[in-house]
Amino acid sequence: MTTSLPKKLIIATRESRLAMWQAQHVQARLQSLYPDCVIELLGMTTRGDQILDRTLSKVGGKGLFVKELETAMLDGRADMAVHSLKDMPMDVPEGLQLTAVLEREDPRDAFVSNDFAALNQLPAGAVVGTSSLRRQAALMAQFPHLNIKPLRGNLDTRLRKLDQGEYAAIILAAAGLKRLGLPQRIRSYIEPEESLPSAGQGAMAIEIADNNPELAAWLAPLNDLTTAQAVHAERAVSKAFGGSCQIPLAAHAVIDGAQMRLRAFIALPDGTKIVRAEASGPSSQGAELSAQVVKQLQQQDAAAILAQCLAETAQA
Ligand SMILES: NCc1[nH]cc(CCC(=O)O)c1CC(=O)O
Repeated sequence: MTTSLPKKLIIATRESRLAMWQAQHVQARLQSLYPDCVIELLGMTTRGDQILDRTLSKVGGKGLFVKELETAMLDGRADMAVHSLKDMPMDVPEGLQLTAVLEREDPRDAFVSNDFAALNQLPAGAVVGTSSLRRQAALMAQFPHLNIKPLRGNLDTRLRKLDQGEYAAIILAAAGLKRLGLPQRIRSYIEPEESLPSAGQGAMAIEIADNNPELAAWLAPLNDLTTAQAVHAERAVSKAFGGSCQIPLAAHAVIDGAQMRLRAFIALPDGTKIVRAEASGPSSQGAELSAQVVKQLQQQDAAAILAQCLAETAQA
């Protein structure tokens, strides 16, 4: 390394408690690696945080949570942004790159309720909150008697809506609850067999300008190779189908030793059709495994499901 680290680094972040926790985590990790550098947070409100009355799939999806942060980097107001990888569009805009992917937290979905212990305890007609089409499809396929209702807002808002009695239960990512020190809100974990996680769930990524290889090298120690391999394979599957949250799509890789097992599904939002695919092999061959999974999904007419999903969102 020939260049020295800048004296100051600014991390752009959303201002939700989870986003702040994640940015502070990166700040602390960098501070201990580089004690002489001043590392500051730049909190920002994104369109995704402002629009709370419509489901994400209807207002434009993932990009809503990241655009303001990306503009800050392109304008030179921030050096990097910390994101939940799950919220990152599959195509990173021109001029930017995802650099480090941090070690993954629990990738599972969590069942959260004040009155019930698990999904299979819910009575017919019970109102379950989630705005994720993926969670909705997985739930409706197994528990068609449940009444799935939209649930938006940051984690605290969603928990408050549960506590106010609007829902019998809600489904959240376990990772967010654990990071915020709320693991006691998790009544049970929903295993991948029941609700396969979405690409990148539980992982955080750092985004920087793509003309800054020095900064990328300084951030490289934060990259967790196993997580990076898993999430790259997952995101490749998602990307092959447009990578939006307007379709119920799951892609989840588990790495054990040097072996990766990659699973995915694509579904109709009401869960009446779910096609699944799976591939296993060396974890260094993630691109090949995701190509196999994509091919298996295509052979089961994923294109027709995709077309039907997009037609439904266009109508809604
Ligand atoms: N879509 C919002 C979002 N983005 C990241 C997380 C949780 C943390 C993670 O998956 O890394 C959540 C909340 C949720 O899905 O319950």
